[in-house]
Amino acid sequence: MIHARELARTFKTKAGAVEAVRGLSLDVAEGELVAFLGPNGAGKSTSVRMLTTLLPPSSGSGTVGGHDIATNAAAVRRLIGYVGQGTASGPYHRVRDELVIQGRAQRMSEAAARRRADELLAMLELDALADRDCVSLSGGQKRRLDVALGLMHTPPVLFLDEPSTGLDPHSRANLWAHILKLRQATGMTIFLTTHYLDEADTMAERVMVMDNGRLIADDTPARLKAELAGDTIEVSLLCADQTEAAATIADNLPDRRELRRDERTIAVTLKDGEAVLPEFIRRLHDGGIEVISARIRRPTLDDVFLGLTGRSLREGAAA
Ligand SMILES: Nc1ncnc2c1ncn2[C@@H]1O[C@H](COP(=O)(O)OP(=O)(O)OP(=O)(O)O)[C@@H](O)[C@H]1O
Repeated sequence: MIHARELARTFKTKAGAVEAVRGLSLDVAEGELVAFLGPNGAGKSTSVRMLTTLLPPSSGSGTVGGHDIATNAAAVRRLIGYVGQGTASGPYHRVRDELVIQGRAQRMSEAAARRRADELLAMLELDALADRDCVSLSGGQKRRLDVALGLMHTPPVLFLDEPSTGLDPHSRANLWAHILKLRQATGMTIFLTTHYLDEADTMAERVMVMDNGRLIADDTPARLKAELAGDTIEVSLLCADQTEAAATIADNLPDRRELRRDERTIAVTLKDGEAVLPEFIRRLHDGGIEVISARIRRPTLDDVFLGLTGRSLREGAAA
C-alpha cells in the first residue's frame, strides 16, 4: 500500500544544508499498522510529509496505493487521511459543522458530508459534543475530532503524526481504543509516528526505527526486542565474596550478550531469559553460590534503540 525507494530530502538553511531524510526505503502492506519511531529530528515528520505529498522529495520515489507521490499527488491525497501535529479545526466552528466543511472541501455533497459527519461523530463518541464550539473541547476530544476530520472522505490509509502527544494517559488510551475500533471496522492501513515507546510496542504490528534520517531497524516489536536487545536476568547474592565466581558462571551462559555486576548483583543480558534462568540457577547452586532473588527484566523498545545506537530514545526525546 505504501512504498518508498531511496526517498531523500535536504533543506537549505543559512547554516548550510540539512539532510533530514537520507535514502528511506520501506514497504507497508494493506491493513498494516506501522509505527515510525525515533528521537527528535530523526526525520519522521519529513518522511511522512513526503509520503502524504505535503513536501516534494529531493530525490528517490514513493507510491501510495499505486499512485506516485511526486507525479500523481491528487490521487494520493484522495486515498489518504492525514492527522498532523497541529490542530486542524477552526476554533469558532461547531464540531459537526467543522466536519461538514471538511467534507465539502473534499467535494462531498452537503447530504453526503452530513451523513459521514454523523457516522464519525458516533464512531468516535463525539455525538454528544456535535453542537459544541471546537474551542471548548478538551485535548483528548480535540484529537478525536482531528482524527474524524482526517477520515471524512473514508480514506483506506491513515497517517497519524504523533496522535497522542500532550494527552494524559487516560485520554491516550481512549484515543487508541477509538483508533483500533475504526481500524477493525474498516481494515484501514495506519502509519503513525510517535514518541511513546509503549504505544509503538503495544499498538503497532511493525516498528520502523529512524535515526539521523535513516531507517535503522524494521521488524515486529517482539523480534526487535529479542534480536536487538534481549532479556536481562538479575540475580542478587547472599555473599559479596561469591560475586566473582557468579560472574564467571554468567559469562559462560549460552548467547550471553552483556554482563554487569556490582557488589552483590549480577545482571546478564541474553536472548531468552526464561529458557536460560533455570540452568543459570542450577550452575550457581552447583558452584555453592547462594542466591537471594532472581528476576527477568524484559526489554523495551528503548533498549532496542540503545543497542542500535548507544543512545537512549528517552534522552533524545528530552533533548
Ligand atoms: N523546513 C525545514 N527547514 C530546515 N530544516 C528542517 C525543516 N524541516 C525539518 N528540518 C530539519 O530536518 C530534520 C528532521 O526533522 P523532522 O521534523 O522530520 O524530524 P522528526 O523525527 O519528525 O522530529 P520530531 O520528533 O521532533 O517531530 C531536523 O534536523 C529538522 O531541524
